[in-house]
Amino acid sequence: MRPARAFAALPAIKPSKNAPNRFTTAVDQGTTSHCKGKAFSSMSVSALAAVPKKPPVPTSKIFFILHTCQNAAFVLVRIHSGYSNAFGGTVAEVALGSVSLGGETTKIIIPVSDLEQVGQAVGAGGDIFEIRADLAGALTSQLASRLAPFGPLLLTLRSTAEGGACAEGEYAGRVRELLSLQPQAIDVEIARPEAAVLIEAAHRAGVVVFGSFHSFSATPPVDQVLARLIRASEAGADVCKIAVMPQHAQDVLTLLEALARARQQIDRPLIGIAMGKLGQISRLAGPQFGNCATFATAGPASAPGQMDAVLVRKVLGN
Ligand SMILES: O=C1C[C@@](O)(C(=O)O)C[C@@H](O)[C@@H]1O
Repeated sequence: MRPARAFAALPAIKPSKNAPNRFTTAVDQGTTSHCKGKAFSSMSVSALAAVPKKPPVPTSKIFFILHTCQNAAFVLVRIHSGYSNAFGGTVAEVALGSVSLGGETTKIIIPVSDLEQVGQAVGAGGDIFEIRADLAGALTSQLASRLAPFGPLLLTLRSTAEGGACAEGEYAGRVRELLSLQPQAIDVEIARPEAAVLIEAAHRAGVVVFGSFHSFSATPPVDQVLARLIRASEAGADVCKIAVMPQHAQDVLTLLEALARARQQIDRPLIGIAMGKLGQISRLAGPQFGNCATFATAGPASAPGQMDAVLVRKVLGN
């Protein structure tokens, strides 16, 4: 069993060691001036003066050549730095107590919805425990106090519209109640009209927000998956999450492609899941594809395709 962790009160968002795009900018600038230097040194005044019989090269032509050289080098370096940056956008790490999301390892989140599951979840060594409040109902606060000594808590209320058991009209009020349990993190469904006020309320309470989207019927096209993650980040979510249901292998690739592209555009930790057996590979994709965490089971699964937490940890090598 992994050692128990203290229950830290407030989460904090740590600035990244590497600021976004700084690498690209530095390389671009470096090469641009390198190109400029080379061009000027190969065009000395004496060299031009050594051919007096030819008509002098017009200044505008010289500038045109210099400009072309500079642009060509600039484009080459953009291509080169694109390779270097593949899957390598930088992320501002988010701390849930002592657990940091967005670094080099994918953290394991174990969903729990009844008291019997507590021992299993702790024994399996989850990094974070998710209490599915829509399934746990009145047991939620008891579960929170039992699990709190063993790791940070993510409280989630999944609405019926997104595959859970919480009635639409109760969603906002119950999310506010969950905040009073002082978890490290809370899930907010970004598609809900109350999302903005709930995110603000969570931040005021010092709680990290997982902004989420779920589709249990299909996988939207790449651009739409990407747009949803961007929308979560623009809405102020600290961690942006999407779970889709693949119908065939291409849908799993769609999810992974969107995730890899999101990694280039969003400077926050991401979670992308293709649910069901078909999508299981996405749950093991790890930080290389931008996944900061994966949901895995100790006892009953909270969504199709979740795998055993101990097995997942072995595969991820955490
Ligand atoms: O958002 C998610 C992801 C999830 O749906 C999954 O597919 O593992 C499981 C849910 O409990 C959790 O809230």
